[in-house]
Amino acid sequence: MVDPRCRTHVPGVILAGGLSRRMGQSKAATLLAGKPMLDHILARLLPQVSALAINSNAGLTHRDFPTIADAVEDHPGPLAGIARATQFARTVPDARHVLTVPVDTPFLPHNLAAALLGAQPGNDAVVLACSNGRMHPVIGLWPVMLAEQITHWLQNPQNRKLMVFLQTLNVVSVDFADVETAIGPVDPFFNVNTPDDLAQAEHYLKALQS
Ligand SMILES: Nc1nc2c(ncn2[C@@H]2O[C@H](COP(=O)(O)OP(=O)(O)OP(=O)(O)O)[C@@H](O)[C@H]2O)c(=O)[nH]1
Repeated sequence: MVDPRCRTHVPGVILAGGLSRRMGQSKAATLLAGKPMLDHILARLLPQVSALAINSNAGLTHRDFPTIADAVEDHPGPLAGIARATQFARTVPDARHVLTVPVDTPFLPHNLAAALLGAQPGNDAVVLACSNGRMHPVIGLWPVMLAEQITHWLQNPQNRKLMVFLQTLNVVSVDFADVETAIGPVDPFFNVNTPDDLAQAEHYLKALQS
């Protein structure tokens, strides 16, 4: 049985390195129930990880956590953030994997890290979260030993699609159930990309709290 609020030995990185074009403003700074979305993710993730960093390319800084920018300059996509996450994890003693989560999924499970680790990944396996039959390629455990491989892969501008890279790896997935709320089930990886999604998330948050 997994402790629902379990701190693990895995470091985590919040991926906030995208352009937030559909939101029209930084998703990290976008207010959800009066609080920046970054704070919602921090509140969910921090109790689960051994160390934490924020991947951002917008000059974001944080009082308590290091911020790390992509090594590649032209916003090649989330794989660049995952590359930085594996590099960050190499600075954490004994880390074999790093957990990545996007800044726009405010209902992340409290047992995300523990449940992914429950798949007992070897040093070479990627463990991705799955809900409602959909795999979430930016929510998962990445082996630290992939750092060089990802960096090398990104050097070729044709090679930037995360899904294509994943096809070259040993990938395991872990299913997560919907969260039951007063208004019905909510996907724990509900993604806030647009102002409409934000309104929906406000609605879900109220239902979760009621
Ligand atoms: N480091 C890094 N992360 C990225 C990049 N593009 C997207 N991401 C991250 O990947 C996750 C999924 O990104 P999307 O929602 O597809 O893209 P986005 O830039 O956030 O939003 P849109 O511009 O509206 O597509 C988010 O956590 C983003 O911050 C990038 O070029 N570099």
